[in-house]
Amino acid sequence: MSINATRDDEASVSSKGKLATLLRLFKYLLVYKKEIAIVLFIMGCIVAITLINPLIIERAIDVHIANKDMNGLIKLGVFAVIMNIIFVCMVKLRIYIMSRISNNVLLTIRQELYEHIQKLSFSFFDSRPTGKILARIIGDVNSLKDVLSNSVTTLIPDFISICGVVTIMLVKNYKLALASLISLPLLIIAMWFIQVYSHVRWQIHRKKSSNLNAFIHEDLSGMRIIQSFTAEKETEEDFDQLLKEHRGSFIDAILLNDAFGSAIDICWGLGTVCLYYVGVKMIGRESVPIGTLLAFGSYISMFWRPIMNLSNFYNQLVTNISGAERIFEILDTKPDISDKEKVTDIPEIKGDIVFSHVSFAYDKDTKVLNDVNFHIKPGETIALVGPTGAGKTTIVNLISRFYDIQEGDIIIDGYNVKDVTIESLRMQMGVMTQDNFLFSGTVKDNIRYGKLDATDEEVIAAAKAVHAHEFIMKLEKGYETELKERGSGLSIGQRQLLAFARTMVSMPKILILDEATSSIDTHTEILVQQGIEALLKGRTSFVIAHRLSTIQKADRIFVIDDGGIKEEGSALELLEKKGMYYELYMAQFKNI
Ligand SMILES: Nc1ncnc2c1ncn2[C@@H]1O[C@H](COP(=O)(O)OP(=O)(O)OP(=O)(O)O)[C@@H](O)[C@H]1O
Repeated sequence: MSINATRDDEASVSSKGKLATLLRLFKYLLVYKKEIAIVLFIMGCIVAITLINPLIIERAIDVHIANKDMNGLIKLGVFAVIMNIIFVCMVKLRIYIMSRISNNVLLTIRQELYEHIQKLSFSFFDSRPTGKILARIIGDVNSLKDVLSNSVTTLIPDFISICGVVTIMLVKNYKLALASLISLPLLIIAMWFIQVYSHVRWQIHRKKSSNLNAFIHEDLSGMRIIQSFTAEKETEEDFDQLLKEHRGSFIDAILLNDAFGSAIDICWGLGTVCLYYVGVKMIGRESVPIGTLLAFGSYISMFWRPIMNLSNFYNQLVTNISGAERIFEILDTKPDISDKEKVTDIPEIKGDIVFSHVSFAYDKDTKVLNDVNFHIKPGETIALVGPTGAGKTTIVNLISRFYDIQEGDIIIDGYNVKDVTIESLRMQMGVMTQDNFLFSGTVKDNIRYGKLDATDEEVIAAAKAVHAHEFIMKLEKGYETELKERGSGLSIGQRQLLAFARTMVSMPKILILDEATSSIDTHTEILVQQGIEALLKGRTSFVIAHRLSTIQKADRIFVIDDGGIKEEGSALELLEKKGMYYELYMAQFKNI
């Protein structure tokens, strides 16, 4: 998967065709067949009333006024008023039902998108900024709202309405009808040309919106860094640049949108001129009553108004179809890591782990691990040390199968990790990464995240085990204290202790601690070490630590460098060996 940076435009979505995208989108509406049938019935009534109105005027002029029949005129007036009251009620009801349907469809699409994104592999999230994913879930889905509701309220009724008007016009006077519709072919040609360019411009605009979104998301997340480095001016300049690109792409696209409206206005005007030109001539030569010509005046608007609606709808389609394409692109993205067919759950893990000739690269060209081999016995604590970027985190990520290896095998308790369900594997792993991400919610909710059905007692026991209980009890509402986003109201050490408790409550069979204790003060670190030691008993665990003081009790230390294990042994053995570990150790402790 290629990497897309915040300010770079995303690659164009390979479209299977606008029609295919549309059909796929409209499939979501099929769930609401009954409601749509009601809306169509209502629309039928609305169209019928609209078509009757000119006939009422024609009758009023040519029959009742011409014959001075006041009684008939009043009755016709009352009939017209009742019809139009029904009309207004029907319109309101239609809007209500349609907005319910379209909002429900948006909800379904958003849920599908969210559920699907949750299943995607790390490589998907590595490939694009979070803000761009957010843009698809929020902005692109929102953009479909009008398309969905108008597809029912505009497409079908306006099409029927046009057919109805054309039929009435042809039946009443085919010459006047043809004069009114003379400019239609011109419109069709103009629209086709405009949409080709318009679609491309709206695609570009969506990408620019996405860039802006990603930038704002990144900027807000990193606001503390921006302010502490007084980089506000630079980020403002970047923001202005992205805003300009966003505005420019919008203006480019909207200019063509306006061309749609202008094309219709011109054709409508042409049709009206032709109608009256031919009509006035015919009043003199042929017996065309004045009421009929006036009725045609109404019919011509009734013909061009739905055409206007349809072209607005078409315009909306062209504008928003790129949003639908972007949504379906994500829905069609297959997770790189997924269960093979007919895999079984891995039974309760004992913790025997084998790496056999494992090679791995994030992107094909650069191998991060090259022919790595090791065997870890159940209950062993392994420390991984080595220079930054050596591949320590990569090794532990592979154990949880966050990425698939290109060569070799990873075997846990005799099971190849590719031959068991991902869920059963990860459920038995406790991973504590460098990023102690906390969610909004109470302290208790955050700890319970490790085991969703944990009782209060289990939550407290886990917190006590990692010595988080003491500081939690000092918080305003103890375990019920609401945390701010990412736990920003807590110190870094406190956040780490909570993340520890969260990992502990899950009682993992394999524990992975990635730089887990690096931010805790020495006193807290001693407490945490004691807690961990108690909990690690009988569990296979991996500890990645730059501070070598934290891993002295590990059963074995692997020194990782240059894509492989360069040294292996207990702390004492490695010190005696006077190799890489000795050098790292001396570098850290010579200044103490
Ligand atoms: N998601 C990723 N996509 C592409 N390359 C990556 C990714 N994660 C890590 N790398 C690269 O893989 C190599 C190993 O990274 P890794 O995070 O495993 O190192 P590490 O030993 O844990 O480093 P540190 O001690 O600094 O955490 C590095 O060169 C890094 O740039």
